[in-house]
Amino acid sequence: MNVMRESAADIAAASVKIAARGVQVFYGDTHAIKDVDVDIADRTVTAFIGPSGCGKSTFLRCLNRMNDTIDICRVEGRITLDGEDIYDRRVDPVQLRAKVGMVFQKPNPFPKSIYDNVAYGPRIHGLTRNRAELDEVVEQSLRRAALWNEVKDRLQAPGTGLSGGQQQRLCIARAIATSPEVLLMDEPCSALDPIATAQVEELIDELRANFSVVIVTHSMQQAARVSQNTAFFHLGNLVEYGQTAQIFTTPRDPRTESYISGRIG
Ligand SMILES: Nc1ncnc2c1ncn2[C@@H]1O[C@H](COP(=O)(O)OP(=O)(O)OP(=O)(O)O)[C@@H](O)[C@H]1O
Repeated sequence: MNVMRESAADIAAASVKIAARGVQVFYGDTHAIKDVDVDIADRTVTAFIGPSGCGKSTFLRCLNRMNDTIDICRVEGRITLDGEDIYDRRVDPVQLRAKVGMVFQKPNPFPKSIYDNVAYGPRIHGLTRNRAELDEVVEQSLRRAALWNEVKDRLQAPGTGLSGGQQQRLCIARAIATSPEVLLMDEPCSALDPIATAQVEELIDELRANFSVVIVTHSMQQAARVSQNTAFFHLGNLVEYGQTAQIFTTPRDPRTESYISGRIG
C-alpha cells in the first residue's frame, strides 16, 4: 500500500484534476469499489486496467456521477474536480457531465443528423448565441475528433449511417462540443476494427493537449500505447497506480505482475 501511495504522490506532483479519497461503491450488497484513493492528473491520459468485474467501469462512472442513474448503486467517499466536491448537493449532475464528458463502449449516436448530434450539447446548455457560433462549434468539434474531412459534405445525413469507427469519432465530437475538461472513455475501441482503433488512439493522444482523459481498457497494449499513467484494479481494490512504463516494466505488486504477464484475468 505504501508503495502505491508513493507512486500516487509522484502523480500528484503534476497538476491534479480529479482527486478521489476513500471511495466505496455498493450495488445493493455487492461491494464493488473498496476504499479507493486516486489523483487523476490534468492533460494526461490515465488508463484503468484489471480483470473483468474488478470495478473499472464502476469507478469511472463515479467520476461524472453516472452511477446516480443506477437505483441500487450507492457511492461513498469524496471526489473533487479542481478541488470542488462533485457530490455536493448544489452540483447539478447534468452540468457536471458537460464538464466531465463520457464516451461509451458501443458508439451510440442519436438518431439525428451528424450536425445535430454534435450540436446537441451546446444547444441544451445554451453555449452559443446564434447559428454561426453553433456552426463553428460543430466544425471545430468534428475537426478535433478527426472526422471533419469525412463528413463536411454531408452534415445533414444521419449519424447512424456512418461506419462504426466514424460513429465513435462522432460520439467523441459530441462529447467535446461542450468543451469538457475531462473525457471519460469506457472501452471506446472495443467495437472497432484495428484501423478505426488506431485512429481513435491517435485522437486520444491529441486530445490530451486540452483534456484530462481517463480510459478503461481490456487491452494492455492499448493502455501502454495511449496512457501516461495506469491504475490496476483487482476485486474492487486499486492495487497499484503509477506511470504506465513503470507499471508494465517493473510492477511493484505481485497481483499486477500476474495480470500483466497473463496469469490472472
Ligand atoms: N448495474 C449493476 N448492478 C449490479 N451490480 C453491478 C452493476 N454494474 C456492475 N456491477 C457489479 O460490480 C462489480 C464491478 O463491475 P464493473 O462493471 O465495474 O467491472 P469492470 O472491471 O468494468 O468489468 P468489465 O471489464 O467486465 O467491464 C461486478 O461485481 C459487477 O457484477
